[in-house]
Amino acid sequence: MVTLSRTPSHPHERNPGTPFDLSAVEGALVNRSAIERRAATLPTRRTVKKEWQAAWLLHAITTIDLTTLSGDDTPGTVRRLCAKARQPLRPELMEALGIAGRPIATGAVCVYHEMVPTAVEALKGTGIPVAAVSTGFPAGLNPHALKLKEIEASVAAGAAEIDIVISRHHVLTGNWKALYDEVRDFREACGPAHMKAILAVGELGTLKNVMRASLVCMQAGSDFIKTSTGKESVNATLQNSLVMVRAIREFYEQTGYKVGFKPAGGIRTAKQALDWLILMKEELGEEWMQPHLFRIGASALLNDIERQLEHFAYGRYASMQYQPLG
Ligand SMILES: O=C[C@H](O)COP(=O)(O)O
Repeated sequence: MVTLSRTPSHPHERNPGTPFDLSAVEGALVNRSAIERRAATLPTRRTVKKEWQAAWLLHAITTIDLTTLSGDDTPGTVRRLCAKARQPLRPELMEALGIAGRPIATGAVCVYHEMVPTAVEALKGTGIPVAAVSTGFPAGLNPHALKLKEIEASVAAGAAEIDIVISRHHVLTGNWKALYDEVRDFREACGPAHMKAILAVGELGTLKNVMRASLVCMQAGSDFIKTSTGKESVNATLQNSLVMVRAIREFYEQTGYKVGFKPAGGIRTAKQALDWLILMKEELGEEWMQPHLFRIGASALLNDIERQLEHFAYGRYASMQYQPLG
């Protein structure tokens, strides 16, 4: 597992007086049909089979922000999730895969603020960070001052990563400066915690808006940009992800700073996890496949990865009694 450490190299921290570069945002363009074509062919760019597939799936586990964001979450369900994060695969399966004793854990556990202390306690000593969704997740329509307090409370409770949601209306009205100011305030409130900015791409209207919002959030100091809350009707797709990783590449070329990427929402199958790993490898290179720069936000993905690894190890799927519920 990787504990993200903040470096002071983000342009926003090196030069706190750096003005907001509106022209870089407004000048950003998206060629929609080229994005559609590329996204459609990405899954076929590489064949990841057998041992390679098993190795990629084991790697995918280390990038999962294992998530529960339900109204009926209880300390009990959060503790069970944390146990799964600490030991994502059954010992017999690890043995059958020839990796008995190898440390493997998910990238983080992601919960609502209320569940942060439970998760922090359950993960004590493991190095697995707790991520808290914040700022009026999922709609992001709470008063600004309350959002800042919510971030501060989660950091004080031990969350090392904060997943903020942006105000979609700033994007839909083209008020880029307001978005920049909002995200900068969030970044400041996060203090030592890593900040992931959730764009809720399914509510931004156009891919051009997705590109522009990505650039604004990165200028304002986001450590990661994340597609979705998982609650919108359209969540992570290869198309909107491609636009975001290209924004990350552009920002890196301009500033030398590496911002991470987190697709989230609706990623439930091992095959999808492989598609997103291929996207990262093809567009940004191997370093961006690592958990310090890549996370998959998912509540159910781990179940299918385990299932596929069982098939690899035993040549058949495990009987239902061994399948995790839910
Ligand atoms: O941030 C993570 C998402 O809320 C998870 O969405 P999901 O339940 O569709 O996997």
